Amino acid sequence: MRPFRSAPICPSCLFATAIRNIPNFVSRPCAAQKFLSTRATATPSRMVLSHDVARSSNRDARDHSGKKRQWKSAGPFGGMNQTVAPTRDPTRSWTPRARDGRDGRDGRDGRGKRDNTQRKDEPRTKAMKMRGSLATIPYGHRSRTKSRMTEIESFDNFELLPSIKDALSRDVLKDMVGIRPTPIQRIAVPTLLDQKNGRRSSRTEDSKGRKEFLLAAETGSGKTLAYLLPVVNALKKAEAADPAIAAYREYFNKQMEAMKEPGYTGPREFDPHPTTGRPKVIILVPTAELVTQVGRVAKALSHEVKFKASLFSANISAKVINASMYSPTGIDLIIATPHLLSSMADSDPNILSRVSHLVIDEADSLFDRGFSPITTSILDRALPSMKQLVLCSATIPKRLDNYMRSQFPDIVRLTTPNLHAIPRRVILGVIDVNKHPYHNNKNLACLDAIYSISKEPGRQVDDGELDVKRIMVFVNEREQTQEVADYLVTNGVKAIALHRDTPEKRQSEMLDSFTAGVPMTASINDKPDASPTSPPSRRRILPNAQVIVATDLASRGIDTLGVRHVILYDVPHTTIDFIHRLGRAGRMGRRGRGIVLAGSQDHRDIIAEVRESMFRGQALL
Ligand SMILES: Nc1ncnc2c1ncn2[C@@H]1O[C@H](COP(=O)(O)OP(=O)(O)OP(=O)(O)O)[C@@H](O)[C@H]1O
Repeated sequence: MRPFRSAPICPSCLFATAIRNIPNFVSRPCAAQKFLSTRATATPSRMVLSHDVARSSNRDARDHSGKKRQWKSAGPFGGMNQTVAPTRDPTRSWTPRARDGRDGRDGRDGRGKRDNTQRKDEPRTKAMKMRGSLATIPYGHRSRTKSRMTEIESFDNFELLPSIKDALSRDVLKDMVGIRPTPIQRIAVPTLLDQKNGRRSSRTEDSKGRKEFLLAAETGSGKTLAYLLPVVNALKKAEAADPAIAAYREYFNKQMEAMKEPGYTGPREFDPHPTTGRPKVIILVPTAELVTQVGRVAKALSHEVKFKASLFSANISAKVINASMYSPTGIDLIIATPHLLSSMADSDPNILSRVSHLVIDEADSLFDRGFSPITTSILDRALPSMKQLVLCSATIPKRLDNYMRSQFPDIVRLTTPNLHAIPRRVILGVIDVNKHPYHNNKNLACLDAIYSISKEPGRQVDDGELDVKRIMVFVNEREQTQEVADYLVTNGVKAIALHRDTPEKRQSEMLDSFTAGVPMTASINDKPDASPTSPPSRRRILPNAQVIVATDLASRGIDTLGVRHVILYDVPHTTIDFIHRLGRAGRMGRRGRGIVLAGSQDHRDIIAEVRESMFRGQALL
């Protein structure tokens, strides 16, 4: 209210102030009030997490027990046509939406007493709220989700084709014993397959029979398989039922037989397959690294399940892309970056004419301002033939949530209990860069952190060998990546900057070692490779550490199973970045450690609150 005192007050404000104590009086803010109130509150970042991801916008939606949901109607006639008085149940301490925006708690118990646990929560979220970067998720929904998840114990409970189940254990999750579906897989796979124990909503299909789904779950929780398995299942089922493909198979077999005849003089080439240049499944991801990563999983499935998957990104030559798109043997599934696919669709609109399944992975990035026009243009062109649209992300910003509510009001929201929380087995430490011996030298603090990580006891290895620690360092600006990497290399650390200009070979070599879940060893005599731009190393050599310096976008979604340590060189701008950066460690229930370098300019209150939320295992706001 402070701005009102110092600013000029218009007559309407005075009027409102004088009579605001009259019960039920509602005044509309005048222009001056509106202006001052927008000035007084911090402008929220455009990357603000949604606090209501699990809530569907479908007005006919039903809750998990099948009852039609009650919707509160605002407006002058909102109270009409109600059969139950809209009074609060005094025995309930939880309300569907929080008045204070916190976890659905109204702050008082059934007898009207203030809840002490909530009072303890208050300071926890203050700085995060001031920044407007994180919000809460209804915890009531999470517990219901949990109970539904316990029904599914193994991949055998999914109504997947036997070949897909075989491929899972033989190729995709090989070398893993006793694998069980993860929470998001337990929720999403049956629902996308339209299984009986999947989540159903009364109005999930539109008039064209299209279904829309949102898969939202914490980082490293197996979202890729959660959408890939049902999509490939649908692809194979549709293929089996497609008369054009059956006719082609018959023609192909006949032609093969004819060509084996000794006196055959006819054509030696085959007619193109019905799917040539017209794939049925498209998976969009924001970066070339993710194309490779998701492509690896799809290819592993394709050997056993028999479908043709192709990868399109800037790292792959146009010749190879054209050859696989127009291969006479056809194409089933494409994993691509939006820019590349869009430019291909511009030159050949038929590419998007047969798409039945479109998956938009890292949906918050792909619907953010940079990508949004391209992503939506692909979406619009694929809509006529589309049967399933799947949006997938570990973080749902309010902007994406609002977009979904307006464009896909019937989207089925599949969320896990730990959405927007940092994996529980990740701990966060802080280094005060202001203090001795760093004196605000972040490079020195970062180097020191890497040295102390390298000294931590590692796995048992042979004589003459060292257990290698793979460390990710995150900076806020792209330009800093090379600068920090050069400093580390100069000081004897094997480091590489991950950005657009990094030589592709070096980048993929380093990424491969970070994404491998198996332990890495190095010889005691190993020396770090100097990057071409960096001066030669002149100090101690650190053979048992490998470092990638990256920004958030470069590392999004990368499955860095081998990483246990993440250094946040800069305090992330938003809690969304906190989630993605710390999410590179502690994947699939592994242990992980984050270290924040807190300088004089950084918001320590945010760091403290993130640590507190992590300690409590709660979602960030
Ligand atoms: N049921 C399972 N059991 C064990 N490991 C699994 C299972 N499902 C997937 N994985 C493995 O877990 C790792 C993480 O999976 P994935 O990359 O799909 O996570 P994600 O949820 O997409 O993460 P992010 O949000 O960071 O992109 C992968 O290496 C994958 O092979």
